Amino acid sequence: MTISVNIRQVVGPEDAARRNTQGLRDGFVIEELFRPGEISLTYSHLDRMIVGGVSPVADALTIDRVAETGTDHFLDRREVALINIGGPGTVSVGGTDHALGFQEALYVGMGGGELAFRSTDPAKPALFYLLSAPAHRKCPTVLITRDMAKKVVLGSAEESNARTINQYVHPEVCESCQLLVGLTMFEPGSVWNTMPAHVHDRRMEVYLYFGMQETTRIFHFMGEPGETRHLVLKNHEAVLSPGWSIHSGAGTGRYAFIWAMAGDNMSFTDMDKVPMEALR
Ligand SMILES: O=C[C@H](O)[C@@H](O)CC(=O)C(=O)O
Ligand SMILES: [Zn+2]
Repeated sequence: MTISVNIRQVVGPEDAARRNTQGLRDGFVIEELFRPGEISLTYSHLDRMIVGGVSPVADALTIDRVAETGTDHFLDRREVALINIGGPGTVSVGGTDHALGFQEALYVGMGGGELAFRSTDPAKPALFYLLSAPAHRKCPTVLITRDMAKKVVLGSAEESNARTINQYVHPEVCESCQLLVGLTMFEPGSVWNTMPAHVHDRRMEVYLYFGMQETTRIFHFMGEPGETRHLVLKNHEAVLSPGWSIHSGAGTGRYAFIWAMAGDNMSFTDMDKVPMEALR
């Protein structure tokens, strides 16, 4: 089977606070996103975001119909963003090819048709990270290069969080219905993301950690600000963040991450900052 779909029901804050490590992982962590020759989708009931990994090797992989959406074609009522974090590859949208290099993204609007994924060189497979949310109108398909992403420089070396947020799917770069997607990169030695922490109840968020050594670990913090928990994540693991949860992490070594949101608005700066004194 080349395509698998996992359903994730919603976990509320009281339930999350009582879960042990495995229970928290079952609710929020997405493991083994990139299996060679396979498409792995997680359908989260948080804003119905679908989070996926597509790893073509010698043969093309296609997404046309996903039974769980209940539509004839995957993109009939959905939009999708794809970021390649592997070797060079091609995404064909309704028969039109788009070449995607490392850290290049493709936004595909509602009604885009069948998606076909290929690796240019099976010895250096492409790794397509996929995010899809329900859409209400058709926006144009856009290839987003690293240069096109809007850059926001944040943090400082003193606070170990000097980083650049690259906004790929953002109203100033590319139209979309719900999706906001970007990639955060760090200055050497800076390991903290998203601290001071924030919440945004009107948008869910999902992080994919990547660019890590085999033994590097992220200590990712989640939970209500007064009831935090941590998850230990390795390279290529993703974590779902409900609107009530903080989403912040520190790495034991170099890493980058892709964040993506869906929900009521697309205002990146609309977040409720959590005062340090409120964290427990
Ligand atoms: O709502 C916004 C998201 O949590 C991320 O963009 C935060 C982030 O990339 C960072 O601070 O490093
Ligand atoms: Zn956030």
